[in-house]
Amino acid sequence: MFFCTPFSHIQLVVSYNIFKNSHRFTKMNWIHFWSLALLTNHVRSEVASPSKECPNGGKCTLPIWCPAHVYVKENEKEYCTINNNPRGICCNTGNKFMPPSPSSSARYNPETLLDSKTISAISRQSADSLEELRSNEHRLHQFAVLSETSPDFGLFTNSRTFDRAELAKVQHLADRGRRIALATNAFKKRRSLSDDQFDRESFEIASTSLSEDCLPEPDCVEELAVYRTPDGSCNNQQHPTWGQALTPNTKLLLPAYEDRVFEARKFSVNGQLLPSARTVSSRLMKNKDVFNGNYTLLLAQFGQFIGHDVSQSVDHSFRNSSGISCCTDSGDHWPERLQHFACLPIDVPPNDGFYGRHFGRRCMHFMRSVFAPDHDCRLGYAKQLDKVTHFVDASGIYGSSIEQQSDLRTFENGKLKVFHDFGRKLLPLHEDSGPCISDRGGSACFKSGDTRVNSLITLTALHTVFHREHNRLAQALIEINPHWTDETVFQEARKILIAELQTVLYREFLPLVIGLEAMDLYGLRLQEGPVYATDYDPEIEPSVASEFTAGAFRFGHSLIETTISLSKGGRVDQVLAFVPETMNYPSQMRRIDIFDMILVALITQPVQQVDENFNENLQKYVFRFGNCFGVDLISINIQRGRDHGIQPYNRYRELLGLQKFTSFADFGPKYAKTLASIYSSVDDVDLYVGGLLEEKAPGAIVGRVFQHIIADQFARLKKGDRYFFENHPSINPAYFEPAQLSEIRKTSMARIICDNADRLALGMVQPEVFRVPSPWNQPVDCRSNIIPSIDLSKWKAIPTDADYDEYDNVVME
Ligand code: HEM
Ligand SMILES: [Ca+2]
Repeated sequence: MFFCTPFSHIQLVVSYNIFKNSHRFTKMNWIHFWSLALLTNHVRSEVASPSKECPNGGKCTLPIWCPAHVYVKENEKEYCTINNNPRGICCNTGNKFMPPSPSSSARYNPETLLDSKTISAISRQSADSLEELRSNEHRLHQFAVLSETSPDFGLFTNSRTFDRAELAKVQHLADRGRRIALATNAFKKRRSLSDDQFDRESFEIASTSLSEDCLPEPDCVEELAVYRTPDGSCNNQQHPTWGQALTPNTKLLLPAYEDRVFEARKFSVNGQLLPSARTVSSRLMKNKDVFNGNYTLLLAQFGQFIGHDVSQSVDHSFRNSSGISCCTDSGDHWPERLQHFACLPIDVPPNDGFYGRHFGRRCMHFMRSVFAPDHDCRLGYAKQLDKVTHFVDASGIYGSSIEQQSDLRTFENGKLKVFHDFGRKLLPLHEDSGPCISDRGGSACFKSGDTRVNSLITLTALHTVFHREHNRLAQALIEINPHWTDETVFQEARKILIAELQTVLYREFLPLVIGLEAMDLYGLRLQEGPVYATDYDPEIEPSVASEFTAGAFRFGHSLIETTISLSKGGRVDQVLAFVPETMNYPSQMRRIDIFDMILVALITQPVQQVDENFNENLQKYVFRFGNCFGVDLISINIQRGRDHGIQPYNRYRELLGLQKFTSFADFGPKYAKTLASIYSSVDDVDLYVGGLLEEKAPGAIVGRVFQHIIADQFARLKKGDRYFFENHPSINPAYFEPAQLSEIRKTSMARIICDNADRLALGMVQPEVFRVPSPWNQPVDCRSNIIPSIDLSKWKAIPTDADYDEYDNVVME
């Protein structure tokens, strides 16, 4: 027990937790734009003919796939119908989100102005600027190192790279991204480009010396492309870096960077400073637990697992991997000259009810995400690096590089390494305790495909489920095909596991989050039986958007209940305050019955509503571990949005073809007054904030704006993934046979949990595990066949080339 004096009520909170614990266009450029426009072709064919839909030409697309329309005057927009939904827009505008210029003579075309003199000048300037930043960083290394016992270090751990070689790779790419951003800035200044000119134009650098900083092209070897590559490269044959690990997040709208190039959003549309992210969080968000009685905590846990599969932003760090502190130890701002260039600390007002008044803090640590060079070799605004493969490919289990994958494999019988803990198979242990807090005996620190595996014990449990599922599949496959090599077993088991994950995501999880209407509007439903899908489109850019990962998909933080009741034989055995007491401290996984008990809690405890109410722990104690206070995750989310240059909420209403809000009252009477006292304009409200306050869309647990951003993302991740499990053999080299497809479609999260639990404290599950048990969803015995299993005998022997011809005869819908 520790004391957080002199603040007695805090002490109460702390001891309460312990008590509980002790019981137990470019840039989403025109290619992207047209690709998305093309994507809707098949949707369109189901509705009226194109000419009827868009009399003046153009394609009828969902508004989010036609970002340029936000620049078209309202009375000039043409709306059309998609899938019987009057939400479509006739799209005939293109480059860089912008409508075509009224006359070509008015066009400013600086591309031709990129002469060698300009190039060498901006190249030198950016190299010098980076050098200066580096030497400044070097100086800070003397004193601005994050203390390893601070909550801020816990936050840093979430994005940290532990492997030295990998760190060098990340830093190398981050440097390239930064140099291009600096060169862009230098160019914009040198040419005195207005913001509009900058936004409209495209500055090719492929044939210049600056191209050294462009994204390296992967080496795609067709023979090796039978299965997905570990890093997601070569998925798209024309654009082999699309979706690859260590490539940038895309943007749905031109970013709201203060300088249009890379500076975080800082000012209101009225020119004043935006309210501090902490002010927004503390004044608007409430510590209240409002439950959604229909869905289980697994919805949140699976959501986080998927979020991690597709995205991991990386905070800047020192070269040697230690963390950079953006506030002094006592919680003040550094004087400007001592602040790291990538620090974006959050102001804590003196009257802040928690951090301010009780702990005297005025500064909340926040480090910006590193940039990555873009796919197209051009000058342009900065995009943030995504460290993992963008595709939904179980990278959380297998890693996002060949090195990581090899490190996780046994190379025997296709299995992944495990840690045998007195007869129970857990995730393998990490070589050192780096990613974990390990100041107690019996501690454990696990290794998986994702470095965040230890961050939350329920997440560790879900990783363990899928990890065991891989080995279960591998075991079954080798029994059916004893002659298969380790490599074949590994790849086939991985392929099945990814298919299962995609099935659970698109069939069970997404409909509950975004509702069936959006599933249909975006063509997200899976096929049934032995039928192949037909919607792969190589022009679709799958990359994860900043708006998704630093905004909409963090809706999950509002779902979280931070205490879980562990029951045995129907009785509560222990109450686990899993946030923040088990963050980066997963040692309890070693308790014999805890894995099952966590799974039971996940499939029985309800989630909370997505709204302005957050569990208190998430706003005060994240990564606290032994400290009196932790991180406010909500402030961090808001600041992350500004860091990534995400536009304010209202711009996304516009993008989606919804009415823009004209006053705070449009958010509803409940929020209008508070919002007006925080923001100076309705056009300033951050995407994350507006999205949470929104009225829920019919059948969805999120509002319209989040619903569309999430639907768009999963549509692009499905239709832009050549290896998506249900793609036809003519598209997908790792296709399934029709009979295998039918089996895959029997997948359920319930069966996956049943098959991989220890079956010590879990013997029954309800068929729909994302919904709470009910008379219509009654728990059944895992041993019964009520919850179907996949018949792996359909995997006997690999199909040969001769079999291939047969697929042409398979009926395609
Ligand atoms: C108690 C549970 C959770 C905790 C403590 C937690 C904590 C965090 C933290 C510390 C970050 C990094 C924040 C930053 O530096 O910007 C983060 C990012 C994120 N979280 Fe959560 N999270 C939780 C649950 C969830 C859930 C349920 C979801 C979704 C359903 C989710 C989705 C995300 C996403 C998409 C990101 C961004 C990842 C990236 O691109 O780097 N999280 N979370
Ligand atoms: Ca992935």
